[in-house]
Amino acid sequence: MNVPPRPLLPPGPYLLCDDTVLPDMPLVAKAERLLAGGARVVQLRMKRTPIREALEAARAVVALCRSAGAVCLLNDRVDLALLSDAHGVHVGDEDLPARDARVLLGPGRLVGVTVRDELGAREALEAGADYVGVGPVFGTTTKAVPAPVLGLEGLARVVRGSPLPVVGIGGVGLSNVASVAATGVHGAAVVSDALLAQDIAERVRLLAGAFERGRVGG
Ligand SMILES: Cc1ncc(COP(=O)(O)OP(=O)(O)O)c(N)n1
Ligand SMILES: Cc1nc(C(=O)O)sc1CCOP(=O)(O)O
Ligand SMILES: [Mg+2]
Repeated sequence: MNVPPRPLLPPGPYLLCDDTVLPDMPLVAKAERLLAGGARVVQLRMKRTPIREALEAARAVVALCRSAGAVCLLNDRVDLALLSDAHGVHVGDEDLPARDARVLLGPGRLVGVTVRDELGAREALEAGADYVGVGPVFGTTTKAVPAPVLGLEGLARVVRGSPLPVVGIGGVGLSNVASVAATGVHGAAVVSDALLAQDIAERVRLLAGAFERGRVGG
């Protein structure tokens, strides 16, 4: 039987459609704005949404992303990813282990894993991950992260030692995304800087331009 090829994770800004930041705006409205700005990767992060509403949101956001040609990943929830036909998941220490997420998702979907250093990135590869989320790059108020801030030097060190593409996360925004890109990361994950902008779509466009200018060799 032919297995459909696993989607590739597009490089550049990686936008989170999150229910903890700007909680009064529906997730679908956030996704529409992110996609209107040209987002190519959207992670749906639902920490407060009741499960049935979360499934409905996942189906709607995945459909929007697919129509726009964007990759959609579900934060934490392998079950929702499968039910909504998402492109994959992003899991961390409090979620299913990456190896088990891979078993459930099969070879045709993406698995991203949060790690804190190069050793974590090597373990993620062994577990079947496609990319690693590495942070916190800078201080963030979006989440209390149980790990020290890496800074650009720390991020660059992980990028050099990681066998998997690295997505930097934590405090990334328009003021620093070019310097994050210059470390050689594959992607830069952004939550509050995009969702709290006056014009979310325009912010996504600006983030993409700044990432491109900062890229190594770009
Ligand atoms: C791209 C990316 N990197 C890291 C994280 C953090 O995931 P996790 O550690 O599971 O924490 P929560 O997001 O679940 O609070 C991420 N979501 N995305
Ligand atoms: C969800 C998350 N995980 C992080 C990690 O370092 O693992 S930092 C973070 C929040 C990032 O939000 P913002 O872009 O608003 O700073
Ligand atoms: Mg998680």
